[in-house]
Amino acid sequence: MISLTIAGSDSGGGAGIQADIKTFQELGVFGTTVITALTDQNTKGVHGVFKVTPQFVQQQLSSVLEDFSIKSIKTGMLYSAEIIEAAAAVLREQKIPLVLDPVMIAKGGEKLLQNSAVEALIEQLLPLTTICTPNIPEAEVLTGMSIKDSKDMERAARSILQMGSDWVVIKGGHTGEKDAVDRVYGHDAAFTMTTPRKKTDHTHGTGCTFSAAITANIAKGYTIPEAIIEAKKFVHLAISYPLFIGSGKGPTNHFAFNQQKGVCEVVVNEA
Ligand SMILES: Nc1ncnc2c1ncn2[C@@H]1O[C@H](COP(=O)(O)OP(=O)(O)OP(=O)(O)O)[C@@H](O)[C@H]1O
Ligand SMILES: Cc1ncc(CO)c(N)n1
Repeated sequence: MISLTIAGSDSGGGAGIQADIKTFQELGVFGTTVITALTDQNTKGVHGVFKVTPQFVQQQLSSVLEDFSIKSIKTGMLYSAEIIEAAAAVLREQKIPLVLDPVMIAKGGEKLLQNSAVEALIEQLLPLTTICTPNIPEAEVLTGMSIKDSKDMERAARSILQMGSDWVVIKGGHTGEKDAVDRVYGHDAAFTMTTPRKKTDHTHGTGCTFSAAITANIAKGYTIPEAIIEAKKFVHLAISYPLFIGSGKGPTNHFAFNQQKGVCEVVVNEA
């Protein structure tokens, strides 16, 4: 099984390309990568961004796709409209399932997607997307809606389905709720996934890890709902057993899922 991530490098190893290939590896999937930007980053923040040219992003993508039988693709930090256009031009010619993690802002507040790139993301990538995984601020930017409660989350998800994604997961990492509740919507399905919210500062790269686990699970042949629920277990265990490295907001623990033999209770309810 081979998957591909199109994303930015996190020199600190907790998010971006590094989180993705660690997650793929832990789930038994061979990871290939198309790097869109290098970030000078650690647990204290993003200190610089060095972008790759759109043409070189396209070259990497073409090289990977012409040689490997890629079973699933995810996108993370895409940075600019030009990079999105270059990637979309190649992806449009494929029918490989695509997980779009609409990464916009790092936890420290630094921009990982230029404002001018949001329209390209919506127009060029969402119509090609199998599963879009926004957190609440990202869902607000994609839809122009303000999200305050679960009704707003459903409305925003339905709007993103209309933009062309087959499934939408609105992640609950940023709500004030007692539990970490993610809401999943397809055209004919809706369910919630709940785990207890952990009191921890070690949440750097949670979104990347979650979307990478979905991508790996799709490569392994899981159905879309199974791939999403199993990914929630992966990220919950990664948050539950922190590594305590770095002096800022530490990374999640990509070893935890296998160390705990995947044992994690996720409560799934119809929405
Ligand atoms: N403190 C927590 N305890 C348990 N689960 C959490 C916690 N924080 C986030 N999660 C879960 O982690 C996953 C990722 O959600 P989150 O909203 O944090 O993504 P994100 O903001 O895109 O992350 P990042 O941008 O840092 O990569 C979701 O399944 C969410 O419910
Ligand atoms: C490279 C990169 N991608 C995504 C994120 C979001 O967690 C980050 N901090 N850095």
